[in-house]
Amino acid sequence: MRSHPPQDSAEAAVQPLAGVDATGRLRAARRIVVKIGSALLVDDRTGKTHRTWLDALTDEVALLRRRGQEVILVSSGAVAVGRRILGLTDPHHILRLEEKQAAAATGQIRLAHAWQEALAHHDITVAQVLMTLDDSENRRRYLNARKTFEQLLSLGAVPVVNENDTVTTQEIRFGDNDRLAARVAAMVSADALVLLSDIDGLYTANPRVDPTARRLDEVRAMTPEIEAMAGAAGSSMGTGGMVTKLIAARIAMDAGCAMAIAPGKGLGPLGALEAGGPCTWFVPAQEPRAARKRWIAGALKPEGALVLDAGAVRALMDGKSLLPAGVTRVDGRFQKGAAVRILDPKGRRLGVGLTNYPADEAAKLAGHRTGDIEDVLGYRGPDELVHRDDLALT
Ligand SMILES: Nc1ncnc2c1ncn2[C@@H]1O[C@H](COP(=O)(O)OP(=O)(O)O)[C@@H](O)[C@H]1O
Ligand SMILES: N[C@@H](CCC(=O)OP(=O)(O)O)C(=O)O
Repeated sequence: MRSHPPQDSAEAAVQPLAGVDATGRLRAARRIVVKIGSALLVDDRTGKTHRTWLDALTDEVALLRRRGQEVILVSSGAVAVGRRILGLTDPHHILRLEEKQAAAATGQIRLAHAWQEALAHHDITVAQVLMTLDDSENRRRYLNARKTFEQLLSLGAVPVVNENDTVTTQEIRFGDNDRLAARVAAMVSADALVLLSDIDGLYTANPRVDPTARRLDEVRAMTPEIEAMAGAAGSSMGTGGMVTKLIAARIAMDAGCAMAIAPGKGLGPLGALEAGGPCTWFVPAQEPRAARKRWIAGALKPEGALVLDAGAVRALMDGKSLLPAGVTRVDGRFQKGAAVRILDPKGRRLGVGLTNYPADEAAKLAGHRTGDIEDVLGYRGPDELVHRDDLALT
């Protein structure tokens, strides 16, 4: 999947973030997810987006892109914009779920338009991605969403993500975009996630309640002591407070992604972060690629096996993807996206990989050249049976 040339060159230029100091982290990241809370983007009184702020942020996004960095935006604000338009204006009225969903449906279209307009000044194409919790938990949908993000980024677009509020129900909705942003960051193996907030980081206690609370510059492990510091949201528009930000931090760190909670209110918040402004960085022990391989090797139960010929074994050892031509046998019943054991010609285990094809199609493709895929299956699927990013060799 990581075949896009600009990305490969960016890849070569960056170093693992764990060893980089705080001021260098954003600059060193090749793929960055930035989450923008409603309170930053939407005026509490008018329900309109803050135009100057949005323009300043998109200037920064354009700068990151010029440097060869890839950016995904996770933008809240649909409910805050939409409730005004629908006349649900009483700030003390707590919206019922269906009112929120109606507000989101109305606001999302304006929100997407605001991003589109602001990024168009830099000739950047915007792509709207609306997701549910399901999409990040069901393996097949997860892999499909991951591929869509890869495709959008490789074509130079900036995905603008929000929860698909109109179809989610109370039980299954993320309900806060902190976690959604972390799931997206993990899904695309981002190196950095920035949560732009109304607060400049994690404090030892909620600073709005405890004036002696002190901000932490860096967190390297999510301990019970750290988790105990989190309190509820401080603003009327914010939904998550620090609790959801720490859940997000755990998801990001497990995926090898560094996460910052940084103040977003001023103009140019990403530049301020890069210049060493106040924030809290959550630093993972390993980089995204290693974290993903550990997840594939350890967390998933293989549902079948692919037996390779000697040439394919050599190709995998050289870090290449597994093409159908190198497969001599397919065992088991599995779906697209399943984990399968990768075996050498003598049946010895080489590792585990996520397959791009279900068992019946993989069996039909075994031994065929990539150019034959369309003739064999009747549609044009991926060239690789297992992509190298989805292979964990032992
Ligand atoms: N330990 C803590 N450190 C910092 N802020 C905290 C803490 N506990 C609770 N909070 C509250 O969380 C708020 C940030 O959450 P929220 O308003 O949901 O943010 P946003 O809308 O910017 O995503 C802060 O303004 C603060 O009132
Ligand atoms: N999906 C919702 C956002 C929910 C949310 O997380 O809001 P916030 O705490 O302001 O980031 C919306 O667009 O209104």
